[in-house]
Amino acid sequence: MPSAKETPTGARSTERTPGVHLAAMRERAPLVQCITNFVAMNTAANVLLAAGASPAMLHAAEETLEFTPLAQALSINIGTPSPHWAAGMKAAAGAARAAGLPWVLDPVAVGATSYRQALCGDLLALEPAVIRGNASEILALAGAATRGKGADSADPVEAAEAAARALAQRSWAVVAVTGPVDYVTDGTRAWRVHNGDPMMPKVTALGCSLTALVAAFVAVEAADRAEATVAALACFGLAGEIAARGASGPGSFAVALIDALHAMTPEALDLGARVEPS
Ligand SMILES: Nc1ncnc2c1ncn2[C@@H]1O[C@H](COP(=O)(O)OP(=O)(O)OP(=O)(O)O)[C@@H](O)[C@H]1O
Ligand SMILES: Cc1ncsc1CCO
Ligand SMILES: [Mg+2]
Repeated sequence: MPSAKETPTGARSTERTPGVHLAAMRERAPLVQCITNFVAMNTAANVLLAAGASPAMLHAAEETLEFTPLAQALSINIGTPSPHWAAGMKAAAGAARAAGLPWVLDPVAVGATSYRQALCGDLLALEPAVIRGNASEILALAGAATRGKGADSADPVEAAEAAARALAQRSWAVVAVTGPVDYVTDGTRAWRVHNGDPMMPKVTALGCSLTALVAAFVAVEAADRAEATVAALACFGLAGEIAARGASGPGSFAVALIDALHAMTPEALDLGARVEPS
């Protein structure tokens, strides 16, 4: 990372910059299967296309065993769950695991209902490579107390850091907690990503779309998925900063964010990424 020349232990970093990860993702244009909610489906597909990946929104268990092994990564967001969709999520995660594909879990509002908790419990057993949620969601998924009730966070990111580390150690997944400053950990190492803009939580489904973008970045980075996750968060947050400069409100901001992702270059990302080891 450009602003992280030292590892948390002080050793010289051999990390690849966020721009290198973006270039690798663009080069491969990974096919990312997304099972996401009704709110996010269009935005998530456009975010992936703008960034340089190839989205496919498939959710039926009846076809996922055939399709998932053809993808390079899978993103599962439980935002608007129902039994048929839940069956598709479990079948797809199982197919990804069997095929050795990384998959990313977005546990939307997991603390809100026992149905969501049970679904996330089943999905966690299928070994996601990355878990991305807001602070309330990561707290709830880790079994800690949270003030969150719906899809929006009611807890600060810092309050979820210990839960994120514990969840990462328990699940072997990289855990990303997003908010004003994002926190990423693999249970041993950790980073803070300072990119982003306060307009981002004013547009629905941006977190859901970020989860799909994380899947695109980890699709092409088997060796260090935490580093790829950090790169995806920096890229998305920086695009938000650029978009905010010309936006007059959440509506024009949402459009400008897609444009900023499309225009993002590896060089601009390396200049603008604000990442620090924690
Ligand atoms: N106050 C803020 N300032 C700057 N960036 C923010 C802020 N809040 C969120 N973000 C950024 O917005 C993006 C989405 O994160 P957020 O935590 O809002 O997801 P979420 O709650 O899951 O969203 P949703 O469920 O609506 O999709 C991340 O890139 C994050 O860094
Ligand atoms: C608002 C909302 N409700 C269920 S999913 C979703 C999108 C943001 O998580
Ligand atoms: Mg969310």
